[in-house]
Amino acid sequence: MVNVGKPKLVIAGPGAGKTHGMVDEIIQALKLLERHRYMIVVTYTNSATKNIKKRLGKKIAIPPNLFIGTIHSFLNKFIVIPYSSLHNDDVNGEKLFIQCGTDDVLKRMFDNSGETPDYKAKNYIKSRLTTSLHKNGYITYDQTLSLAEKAITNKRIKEMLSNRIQFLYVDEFQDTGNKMFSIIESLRKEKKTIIYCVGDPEQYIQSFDSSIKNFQNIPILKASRMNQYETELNKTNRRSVKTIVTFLNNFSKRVYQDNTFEQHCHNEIPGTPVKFINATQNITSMLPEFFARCEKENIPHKERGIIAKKNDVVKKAIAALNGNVLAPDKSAKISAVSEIKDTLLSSLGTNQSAFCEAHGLTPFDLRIMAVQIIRAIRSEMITNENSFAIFVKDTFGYIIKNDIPFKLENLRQIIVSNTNAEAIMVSNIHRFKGLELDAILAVAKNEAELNLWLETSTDFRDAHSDRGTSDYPRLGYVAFSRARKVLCIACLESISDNTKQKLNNLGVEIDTPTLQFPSLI
Ligand SMILES: Nc1ncnc2c1ncn2[C@@H]1O[C@H](COP(=O)(O)OP(=O)(O)OP(=O)(O)O)[C@@H](O)[C@H]1O
Repeated sequence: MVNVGKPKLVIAGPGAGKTHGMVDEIIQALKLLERHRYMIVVTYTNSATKNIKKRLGKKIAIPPNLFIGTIHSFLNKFIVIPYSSLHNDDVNGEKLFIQCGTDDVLKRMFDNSGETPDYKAKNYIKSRLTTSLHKNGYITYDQTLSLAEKAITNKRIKEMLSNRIQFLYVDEFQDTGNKMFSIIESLRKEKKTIIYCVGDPEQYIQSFDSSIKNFQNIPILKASRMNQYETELNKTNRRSVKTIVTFLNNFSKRVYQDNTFEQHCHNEIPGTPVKFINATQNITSMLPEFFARCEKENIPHKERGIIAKKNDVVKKAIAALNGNVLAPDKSAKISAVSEIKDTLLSSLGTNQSAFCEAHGLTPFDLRIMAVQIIRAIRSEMITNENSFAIFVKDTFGYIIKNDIPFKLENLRQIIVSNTNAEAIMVSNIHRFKGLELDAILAVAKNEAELNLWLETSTDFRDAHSDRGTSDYPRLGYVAFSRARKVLCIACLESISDNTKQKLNNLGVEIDTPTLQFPSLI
């Protein structure tokens, strides 16, 4: 085994084609992958995992020693399961993974007992609880990271792991916390693993992990300052037109080892100016202007999106569009039939295979039932949870046992959005991360939020961590950078002259009053 070079750290802004570039790197590197070693691709969400698998699957046959998964699935498979009990009698050999945090388990304990112990007592109980869970083999979500980090401090484990992993790719590296970073660092120091990390610090919108007190200390920025990493800046934006790229550059000018980050527009399309829609009563009043811009650019409804930080603003947008909306990761692809089928099964307290076996039915019969239910919802024979239960009993002869775990209104919306071609995307900013649309309307809840989004000073943006509320200026950047052709901004509160001036300075077009006195000069 030869020593490997420095890890590569690619810092790239929105629309740079980070995932695209990483997939190309992976395909090249696969030619060098030894059969007895692994290539690991770590992502932060299941949808990112699916996306990479899909892109790779189109180009190559995925070999068995290529692992693509979330950080937790990687750590569980490669460290927690094989190694966390080695040299550690306190962790049971058999592992049972619980999809919740230790604090959730603790909360439930206290809620049930009706007591609220003080901070010290709580921490003591937490550490006892964690020990007891580990002894019984239970691993909570947060413990995956802690156990993996602890295991890898052992020299022998570190060696075994680095012998096993030939390549490590980390997507969305800005979301890597200190624990995962210390694992990456251990692998780097062993010099047997080729490491490639890619991310955009300006798109860091997670809550601060308690060990990161200052934005400058997020691992991606720490690594960019370390000589041990070869940092490369990718300054291309392949997504957005020039006006939007120029606007975005107001917020992302960070200096990396004497190199200032500033994107250039790859497609060279000039585009229309970013627009502030000066309507504050409600979202309905913002729509005509936004839609007029979209019409002018021939942007179809499915390429239009409204995004906001707060879910109550998202709800207002859904109401303004009469529920005729698509959600980013799910509803666009949600099949109404599958949703109804799942709802029926869960309200009968069963699952597909048990249900089909018990009633001598095939999955196809179940689909037919779902279609009948959809028709009944459309014809308003089913209007609420009660009429749902009555319909199921009268039509199929099944008695709903459980409290029905759904809101019929949600199902109705899914059915409507599946049939209506005019639906547009509505989402909160977190869910829309990594996605793009031709036209975006970003709505701030109030002037303070808008001002945060428009803040251009890097020092202020970095200092504003606001752990309690996670109201980061960077949320605005993530929202603005989703747009390909049209970007509109609005605020649900009227804005002061100062804020108008700020928008003006950023080159944003603002409505001028329609009635103006002619100039006397
Ligand atoms: N090499 C390429 N050639 C052509 N198109 C590309 C290339 N790389 C990316 N694109 C296109 O550019 C757009 C942005 O790419 P992508 O979404 O991968 O960027 P990203 O860096 O992951 O952005 P973000 O951080 O904002 O999520 C997409 O429409 C993608 O298809």
